[in-house]
Amino acid sequence: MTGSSQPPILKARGITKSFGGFRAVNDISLDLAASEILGVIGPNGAGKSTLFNLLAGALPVDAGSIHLAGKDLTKARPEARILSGLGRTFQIPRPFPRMTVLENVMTAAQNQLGEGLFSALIAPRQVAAQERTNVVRARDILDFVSLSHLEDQPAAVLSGGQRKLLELARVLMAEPKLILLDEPAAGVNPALLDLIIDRIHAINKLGIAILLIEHNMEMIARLCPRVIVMAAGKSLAEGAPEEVTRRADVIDVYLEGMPA
Ligand SMILES: Nc1ncnc2c1ncn2[C@@H]1O[C@H](COP(=O)(O)OP(=O)(O)OP(=O)(O)O)[C@@H](O)[C@H]1O
Repeated sequence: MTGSSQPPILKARGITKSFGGFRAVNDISLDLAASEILGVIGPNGAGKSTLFNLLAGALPVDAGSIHLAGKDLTKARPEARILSGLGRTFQIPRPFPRMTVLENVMTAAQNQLGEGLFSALIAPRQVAAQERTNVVRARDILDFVSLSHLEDQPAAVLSGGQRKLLELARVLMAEPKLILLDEPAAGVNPALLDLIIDRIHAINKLGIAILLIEHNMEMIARLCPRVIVMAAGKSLAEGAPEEVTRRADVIDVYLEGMPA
């Protein structure tokens, strides 16, 4: 079930992955509507990042299926998933440091006619026109994430929070239907946290679904009407953050990871 009456944009069933004999993700199923932001929480080592790697195609699943907007992506390569509308960000963003902020966003455009020698020779005018369209779009997106003033700066000068915003901009350039956000609050100073939360809300309001891994419970509470709690690869609980975090079994799995 999604948390909305809409049909799911993401439908994952029975996702399972082992490393050697260790089952890191064990029979996880998710339904996510386009209007939703779903949080994925759980202690360190619960399998959250592995789940993202499976959804994004960085790792193959051992079992289960993944559909995005009705299309079976279970065996699709990561690039094909991006083209189908599945975007992702990483815990530690790695922009091209010497390229400008604007160039970094431009590299994420999906319709890059000009990259092949063939199209550059055959259709130089179309390539130039597309380049101009991409620049306009990239600038609009930089404005949306409040980075316009830095468009000519090399990405190396950006702070941790600004790098997260740049990553969001790069993902948006690829026109996603769903974004997997891996710890957008990590390494971000409090001054930028509000802006990042606000922009994630705004992205979701555009009709883009969001799956959010986050340890920062303030961010979870402000963004996610619904969360799933993962523990030891399994889904332990699902519901409103303030409800699931009161459950004794959920408190236990968090405490197990704490020093005595
Ligand atoms: N490539 C791999 N090979 C072997 N074991 C792995 C591999 N990737 C992850 N694991 C193991 O799978 C388990 C789940 O790891 P994962 O990174 O998915 O957890 P997580 O919930 O994202 O944790 P964190 O909150 O610390 O990022 C861990 O025990 C980890 O050591």
